[in-house]
Amino acid sequence: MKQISTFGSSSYRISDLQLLRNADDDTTVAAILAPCPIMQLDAGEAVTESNRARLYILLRGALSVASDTRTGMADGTVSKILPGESVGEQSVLDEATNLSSITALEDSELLVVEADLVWQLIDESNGLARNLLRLLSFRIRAANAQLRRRQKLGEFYRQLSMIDGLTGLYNRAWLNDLLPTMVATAHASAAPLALIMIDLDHFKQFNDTHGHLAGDEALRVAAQVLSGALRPTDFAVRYGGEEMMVLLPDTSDKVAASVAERLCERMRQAQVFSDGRQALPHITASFGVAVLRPRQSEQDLIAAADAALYRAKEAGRNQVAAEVVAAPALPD
Ligand SMILES: Nc1nc2c(ncn2[C@@H]2O[C@H](COP(=O)(O)OP(=O)(O)OP(=O)(O)O)[C@@H](O)[C@H]2O)c(=O)[nH]1
Repeated sequence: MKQISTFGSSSYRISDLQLLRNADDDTTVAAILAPCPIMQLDAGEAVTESNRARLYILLRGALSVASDTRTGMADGTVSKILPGESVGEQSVLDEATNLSSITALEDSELLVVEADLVWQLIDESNGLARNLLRLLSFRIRAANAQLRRRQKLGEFYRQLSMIDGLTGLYNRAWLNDLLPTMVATAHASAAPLALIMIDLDHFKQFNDTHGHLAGDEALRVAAQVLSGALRPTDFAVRYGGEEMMVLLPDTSDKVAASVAERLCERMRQAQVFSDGRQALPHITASFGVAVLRPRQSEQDLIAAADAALYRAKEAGRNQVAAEVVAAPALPD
């Protein structure tokens, strides 16, 4: 980067500089800018001392500005600066280090204005102050829009990470995230929360007989049975392997048991490969139903549904069992 002239001795005009367009008093502004150096940069060359709080106004060529490279927070955002546009206003106003790296994209000429001269220009020219405010407001809006886009993208990936890839049901991460809140809400509102634990029957044998891919298809079919039979306020989760779970907010034990019976019946009727390929034997599942009791934690609720599921398996599978609630002790 080498100095080739000053603004005063060059053929550039105030009207070439975006920030100074419509400056009220061109002669005063021109006098302040006159000694400012014009530097030449070859394509690919970086601005030296670009960390200093200075204003750089591009007169010819093109620059790339990579943000936040000095903090290690660079997120890959690179802006292209065209003739008339400037870089470094914010560091001048903050009296802070410029955090961006500035590089010439092609052979370029650059007007360098030191911070004290920028302040002098602001004092002398309302037009410049207005332009500066407009520019900063534009940059804030652009930064906010980018932030919103990133937040949306982040939320999208967060949601995606909570879905089981095979079945499309919510996964364990979702459960760990949401069940404590659902339990706390149910306790706070004294509304019942029911949980049905579901486990496919003899699934190892199904896999061994028909192959793992058929097993995967059976899991998908089972998941469709669950999600197709629930209210929009209910949630179906793949708890792990061939174990699934349904959460029913605002649902009593009686209603939860009848939902489980309905799911059990539909599971019996579901066909694996109903699309013309050879249909496989029907799958069945066992169901354990539990309802959140006062002062129970989410682990207690899962354990209660698990115990009921175990009893359904013990009783011969392909059926529903509800938790056994101890009767309150009779007074002496
Ligand atoms: N195809 C497939 N199989 C799975 C998947 N996850 C778990 N399994 C299989 O599910 C089977 C579960 O077997 P077990 O826990 O012995 O239970 P089961 O054979 O269903 O017997 P019961 O539950 O007692 O009726 C294992 O063979 C696992 O390999 C999966 O994502 N795809």
